[in-house]
Amino acid sequence: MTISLHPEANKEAIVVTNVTKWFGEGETRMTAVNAVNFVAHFGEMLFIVGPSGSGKTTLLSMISGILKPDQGTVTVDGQNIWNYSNDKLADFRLNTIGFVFQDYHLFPRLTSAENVAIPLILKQENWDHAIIQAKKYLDIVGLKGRSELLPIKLSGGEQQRVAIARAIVSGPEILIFDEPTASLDGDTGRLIVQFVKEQVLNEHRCIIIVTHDNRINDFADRIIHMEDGRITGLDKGTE
Ligand SMILES: Nc1ncnc2c1ncn2[C@@H]1O[C@H](COP(=O)(O)OP(=O)(O)OP(=O)(O)O)[C@@H](O)[C@H]1O
Repeated sequence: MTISLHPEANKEAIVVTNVTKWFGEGETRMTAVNAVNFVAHFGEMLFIVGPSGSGKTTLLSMISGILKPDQGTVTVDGQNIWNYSNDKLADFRLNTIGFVFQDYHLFPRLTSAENVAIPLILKQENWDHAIIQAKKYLDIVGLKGRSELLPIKLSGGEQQRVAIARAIVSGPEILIFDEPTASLDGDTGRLIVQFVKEQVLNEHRCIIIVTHDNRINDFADRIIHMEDGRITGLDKGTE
C-alpha cells in the first residue's frame, strides 16, 4: 500500500534568515537576537528553549509580525512578512498566526465563548455564528458546558484551554505559544501540550513553543537552544 503524505507535510512554514534585533542606543545598545537562522515546517512542533533573557520572546515577536527586525528576513508560507504594508501585516496577525500568551490574556468581562469568538468577530463574522463556532471549539478543547463562565470561574488549565480555542478557532496555519505551561501543574501542562499536538498537527499546522518547562520536551519534534540572542544548538525531540 502506498501512503501519501499530506500535501503540506514538511513544506517550509517559517524561514528565519539572519534575524537581528537591538534595543537601546550608543553605549547602552544590546543585541537581544543576534543573526538567528532556522526553518520550521508544516506538521512540526518546534520548541525554543533557553535561559531568561536569551531572546526567545523577542524572536517570537518578530516571527508573529509584532516587532520589526533590525536586520534579516522572516518568510512565512513563502512571503517576506516585513515587506507587507501595515494593513497586510494586521491581516497576517489576524488570519495566519494564532498566539497563546503565558498569562492567557483573556478578557475578564467576557464569557469563555465570547473570548473564543473574538477572532471571528474581528473577521466580520455574524455574532450568533461566531458564538456557535466558539462553543464547538470549546467542546474540542474539553470545555463542554463551560462556555457561559467568566474566566475568573475557571482554573488555570481551563483558562489556558480557552486561550488555545481562541487561537485555533479561525484556523491559523501557524500557532505560537509563549510559555504555555508556566502557570500549570506538571500533569495539566503535559495534557495541554499533548492535546495541542494531536488536534493541531493532524491538520498540518506549524507550532512553535517557547518553554522553560523540560517536562514537556518529549513532545517536541525539534528543540532549538538559545543563549545570549544566538542559537547554540538544535536537538531532535525524543518522542
Ligand atoms: N522592549 C525592550 N527594550 C529593551 N530591552 C528589551 C526589550 N525587550 C527585551 N529586551 C531585552 O532583550 C533581551 C532578551 O529579552 P527576551 O524577553 O526576548 O528574552 P527571553 O529569552 O524571552 O526571556 P524570558 O525567558 O525571561 O521571557 C533581554 O536582555 C531583555 O532585557
